[in-house]
Amino acid sequence: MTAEIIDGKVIAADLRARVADEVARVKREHNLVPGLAVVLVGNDPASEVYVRSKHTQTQAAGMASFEHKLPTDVSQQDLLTLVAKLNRDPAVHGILVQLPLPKGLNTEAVINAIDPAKDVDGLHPNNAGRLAGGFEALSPCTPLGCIILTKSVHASLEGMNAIVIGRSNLVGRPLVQLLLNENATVTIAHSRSRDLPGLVRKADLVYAAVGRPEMVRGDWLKPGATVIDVGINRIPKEDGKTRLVGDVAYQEALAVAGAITPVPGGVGQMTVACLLVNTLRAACAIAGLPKPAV
Ligand SMILES: NC(=O)C1=CN([C@@H]2O[C@H](COP(=O)(O)OP(=O)(O)OC[C@H]3O[C@@H](n4cnc5c(N)ncnc54)[C@H](OP(=O)(O)O)[C@@H]3O)[C@@H](O)[C@H]2O)C=CC1
Ligand SMILES: Nc1nc(=O)c2c([nH]1)NC[C@@H]1CN(c3ccc(C(=O)N[C@@H](CCC(=O)O)C(=O)O)cc3)C=[N+]21
Repeated sequence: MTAEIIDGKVIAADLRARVADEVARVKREHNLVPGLAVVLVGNDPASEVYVRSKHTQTQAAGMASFEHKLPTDVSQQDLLTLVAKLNRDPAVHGILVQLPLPKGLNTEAVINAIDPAKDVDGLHPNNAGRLAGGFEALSPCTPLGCIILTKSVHASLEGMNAIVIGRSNLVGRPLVQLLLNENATVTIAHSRSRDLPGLVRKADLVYAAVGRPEMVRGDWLKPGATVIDVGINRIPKEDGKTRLVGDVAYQEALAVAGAITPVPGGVGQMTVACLLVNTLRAACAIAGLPKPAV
C-alpha cells in the first residue's frame, strides 16, 4: 500500500485564488483593500524566505503588503512603538510579528500589544482564549491549514482519534482546539509523554509539530492513518547544501499511512494561504462588512 500524497501546493493555490476573488469583490463593492503588515526583527535567512513569500502572495491576491525590517538589536520600546503605529494605521488590517524574536525582547509583551482585531496570527490571549472557549476567533494559520488538508481527505473528522505531537502556542495548542471543534477525540503529546509510539498507533489522524527531523517512524503509525507533517527542519546534505525534512520519516510513512503531506509542499504552503484568509476576514470585520465567502 502506498499513501495518497496530500498536495498542499494545489490546495493552497486554490485557496489563494478564492481569496483573490473575494478581495476583488470587496474592492469593487466597498472600496476596501485588505492590508497585511509583517514585522521581521533580525536577519534569520529562513525567516526572510517566509517573509518574502508572504509579501509576494499577499500582493498576488490583490492585497496591500507592508514589510517592516528591524535590526536584531532593536529596543523593546521601538518595537512596541511600531506595533502601536500599525494598530492605528487604517490601511493595515493584519499584523504579523515573525517569531521567534531575538533574545532580550519580550515576546509576550509584543503579542499583547497587537490589536486583537488585527491579530492574524491568532496569538493574542484574546483570540487564543476565544478559540479555547469555542467562540469565533482569528485562529493561527498553520493549524487552520492542517484542518483544511485533513478535510481534503475526510469530509468529517467527527469521532476520529487524533494525536497532536507538540503543544506550542503557535501550532500544537490551537490545533487541538480546532480539532475539538471538529468533534475529533484528541490526544496531546509533548516531550514528557510516555510511550509516544504507542499513543501514535491508536490515532487515525497524526499531527507532528515537534521540530525534530523524521522523529515519527513508519512503524509507529496505524495502517491507513492520515499524517499531517508540520515540521520544517533544514538538515545538511553530503554536498554541503541543506534540504528540508519534516518531523515524520516520509519514505517509511508512505508505506503505512493512508494519506500524508510532503515537506516541502504540504502544511507550509497552507500557512501562507491561511494568513491571506485571516487578513481578508480581519479587514471585513474591521470595516463592518459581512463575513467573506472564504
Ligand atoms: N509548516 C509551517 O507552516 C510551520 C512549521 N513549523 C515547524 O513545526 C515544528 C514545530 O514548531 P513549534 O510548534 O513552533 O515548535 P516549538 O519548539 O515551540 O514546540 C515543539 C513542541 O514539541 C514538543 N517536543 C519536543 N521534543 C519532543 C519529543 N521528543 N517528543 C514529543 N514532543 C516533543 C515540545 O514539548 P514541550 O512542550 O514539552 O517542550 C513542544 O511542545 C518546527 O519544525 C517548526 O519549524 C512551525 C510553524 C509553522
Ligand atoms: N508569527 C509567526 N507566525 C508564523 O506562522 C510563523 C512564524 N512566526 N515563524 C516561523 C514559522 C514557520 N512558518 C512557515 C511558513 C511558511 C512555510 C513555507 O512556505 N514552506 C514551504 C517551503 C519553504 C522553503 O522552501 O524554505 C513548504 O513547506 O512548501 C514554512 C514555514 C511560519 N511561521
